[in-house]
Amino acid sequence: MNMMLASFPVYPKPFASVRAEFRTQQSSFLKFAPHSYPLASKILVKNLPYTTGETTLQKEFSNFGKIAEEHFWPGTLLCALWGLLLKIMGGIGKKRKREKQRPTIHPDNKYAETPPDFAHLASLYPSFRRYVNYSTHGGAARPFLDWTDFNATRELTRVLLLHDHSLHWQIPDGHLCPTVPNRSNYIHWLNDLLSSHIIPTNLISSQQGKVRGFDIGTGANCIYPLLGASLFGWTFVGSDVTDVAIEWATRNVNSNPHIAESIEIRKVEDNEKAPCLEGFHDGGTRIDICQEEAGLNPKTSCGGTSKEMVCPGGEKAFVARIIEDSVVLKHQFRWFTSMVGRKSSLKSLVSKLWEVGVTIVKTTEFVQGRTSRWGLAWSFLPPIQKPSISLPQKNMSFMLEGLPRQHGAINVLEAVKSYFSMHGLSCTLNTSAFTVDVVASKDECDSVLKNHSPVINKSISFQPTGETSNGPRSSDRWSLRILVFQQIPGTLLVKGSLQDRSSPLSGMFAAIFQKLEEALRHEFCTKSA
Ligand SMILES: C[S@@+](CC[C@H](N)C(=O)[O-])C[C@H]1O[C@@H](n2cnc3c(N)ncnc32)[C@H](O)[C@@H]1O
Repeated sequence: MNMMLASFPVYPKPFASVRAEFRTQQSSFLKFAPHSYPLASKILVKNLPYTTGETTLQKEFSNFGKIAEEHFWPGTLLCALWGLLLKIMGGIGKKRKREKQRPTIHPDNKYAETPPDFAHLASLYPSFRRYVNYSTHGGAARPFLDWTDFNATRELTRVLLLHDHSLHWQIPDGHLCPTVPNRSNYIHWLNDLLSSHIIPTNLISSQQGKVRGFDIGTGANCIYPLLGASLFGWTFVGSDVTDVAIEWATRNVNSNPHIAESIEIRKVEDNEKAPCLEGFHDGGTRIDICQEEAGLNPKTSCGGTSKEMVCPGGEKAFVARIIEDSVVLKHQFRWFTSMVGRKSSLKSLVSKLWEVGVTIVKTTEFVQGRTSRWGLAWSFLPPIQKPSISLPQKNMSFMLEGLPRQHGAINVLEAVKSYFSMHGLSCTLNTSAFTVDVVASKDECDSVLKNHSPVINKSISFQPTGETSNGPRSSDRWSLRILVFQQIPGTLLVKGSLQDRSSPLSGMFAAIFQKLEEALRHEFCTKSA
């Protein structure tokens, strides 16, 4: 293990801002999982449809996961009775459909088929017995836990780790208590990414077949190294900034001699003042974030100190810093991963990733109960050419709402044309088809992406249908069609379609389309507000 570490650079300073680091050696793999969650790569979902078939116990168990996740990442119309009823029924129908379609647990997860049997665990572990209650609802006595009791959830995690994984584990009062099924899901997802060989294993020099993970922000619970080492035999460095996390993580490692050699716990400096990236600041103060993301839900029972739960700048800033760090370490790791609590953050982060030059981005959704979280994985290494996996998104869209009536689709199309023309891109406006066709070279795309000020230059005059402005066309050009539709007065849909997804520049599409969205919102929505 020391030899492996020696092959790593000394971490540059920004790395201290990273919370959870993960590296494999078979390839290189990074994981940032401040608070992770079940998920399955989209590819795997395709191959292996997950089934749920929930029993009462499973429901309760998934509720446990939900409570845990909520703890970290936070989120009228008067109508006729008949309409309301239809709505409710529609909602139920949709929910059922959603429940059926959405994957809930990784198929390799120990609890995929059989949820924990509380009664059985209570019979085996007297310390757990006191937390198991029985409801006589519907005849048979059903065991259940009081999820609002921290001691009960902590004891459940303890006995599950012991019973199902032969792991001895403990955490101090009030510290974040992980749920075993959802942390296992994350670990299985990491394993899926590694086994998929999307990024070839020979691109990172390593000891053959060995996986080395860096868990940034391993916490007192040290859950990822413990599970990764025991389930897959991976080796880890688990880092943290607090003394208490280091002390308890070390204790948890040493309590498990069979894997203790595989895990090194390392204290790192807290680089709390690391600046948030421009455009990724949530605009909140530290206090806002405390309230937002660590605000304690009285229903929760999974503990968590402010050090464990709070990141200045919110999750977008946190993951954006990780992305910056990953640029520095791009050739040392096969994969970088992180958990994202909000879909809106995911969108910006994916754009950010393409901007910094990643070669692949994988996202996936983790569903537990009614809560969704997203897994984000990226790499800078060349992926094996599998177009169906690595091609970027072809279509993107957004709505412009609340526009004054005098601003119709043509005005927005003109603004689109002005925006791209301003950066030297070649644009063709077709007023009868309500489209602007845009063609760009790499330099022109870079010019769009580097422009921080979302201002549309009105001095560029409107050109009639079919007329093309600007620019030589090079062979590595990228082309995009923008369509604008009026939905209702004051609301326009702007849609972007990538014309050739195999172009080497097509990875920039998402980032450029997002820049356009910012510019149009700035031009039309702030003025109308
Ligand atoms: C939410 S806890 C996660 C614990 C565990 N990984 C889990 O999923 O349950 C986040 C941990 O990250 C640590 N942390 C915060 N900033 C860090 C940094 N810059 N580098 C390493 N660890 C950090 C905190 O002290 C805390 O223990």
